Amino acid sequence: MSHYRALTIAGSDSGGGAGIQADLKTFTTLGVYGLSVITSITAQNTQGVFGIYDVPIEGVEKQIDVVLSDIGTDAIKIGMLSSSQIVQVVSEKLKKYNHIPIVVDPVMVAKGGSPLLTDEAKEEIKNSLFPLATVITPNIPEAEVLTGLRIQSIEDMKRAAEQLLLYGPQSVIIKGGHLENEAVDLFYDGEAWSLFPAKRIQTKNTHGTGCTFSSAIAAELAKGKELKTAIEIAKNYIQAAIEEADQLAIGSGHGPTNHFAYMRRKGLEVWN
Ligand SMILES: Nc1ncnc2c1ncn2[C@@H]1O[C@H](COP(=O)(O)OP(=O)(O)OP(=O)(O)O)[C@@H](O)[C@H]1O
Ligand SMILES: Cc1ncc(COP(=O)(O)O)c(N)n1
Repeated sequence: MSHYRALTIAGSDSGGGAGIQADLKTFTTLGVYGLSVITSITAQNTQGVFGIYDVPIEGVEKQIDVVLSDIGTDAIKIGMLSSSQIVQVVSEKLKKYNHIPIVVDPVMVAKGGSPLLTDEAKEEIKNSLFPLATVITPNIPEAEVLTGLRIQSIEDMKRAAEQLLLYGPQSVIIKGGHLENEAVDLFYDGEAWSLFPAKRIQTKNTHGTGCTFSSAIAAELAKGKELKTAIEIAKNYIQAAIEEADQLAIGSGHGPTNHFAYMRRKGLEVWN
């Protein structure tokens, strides 16, 4: 039997903390063979985003075609798609693959505040990409932009999730990393609500938390796990990675989370 595969369609973060690099690290740690389609190259470090260079549309299209026609994948994670043309081409290509689980992380801004997609692309994501998604994973500011609602409580998250579901995804998880107290995430599939609570960790090193969380869900779906089990594992993964983030001490700004943490908790020997 061949290995489980997961594909990330996202932007490159030269600093290695978010985007494609975070996704591939997560896939590897969770034992899944990682594939990548790069949509945009960011010149980025822990201090911020210093340049964004989109891959030409034909390049995005060609990467998807060659990877899926030869290797195939068991799950797809979608991250930064910076322009509406890129969103259009990715949605068009993926219509053929709607039997594969698709996790859509509607990445809009980097932690430091730099925009990672245009306003036009936000509409396109809602209209073309959400209807293909098994689950969408907005953070609170993203859910606010997508719904026009103000979100300050679990009740607000519930109302936003109901509205997001109307855009066509099979389910929604609103991430609570930006809430004041607990880092509680809310899942809704049109039938039942589930809360995924976690203790908030005080650290400045949270670069790439959303990318890591959504790719962990994709990795577990690739292995055939049920969606809520995949979310539970992803939540444990990101919690461990944030808890041990300060031990990495990479860069002088908002550093990355620590993927070695999950490996260590699984009994693997790692260097730090
Ligand atoms: N300080 C924290 N302590 C514990 N969990 C956190 C913290 N910050 C984020 N999380 C968790 O990490 C996951 C990602 O959430 P977050 O809201 O940070 O996503 P995001 O803003 O899209 O991330 P990013 O844009 O940095 O990639 C969620 O499960 C969230 O609850
Ligand atoms: C290429 C890329 N994709 C996604 C993010 C969001 O992650 P964060 O909000 O942690 O900066 C990023 N900064 N860069």
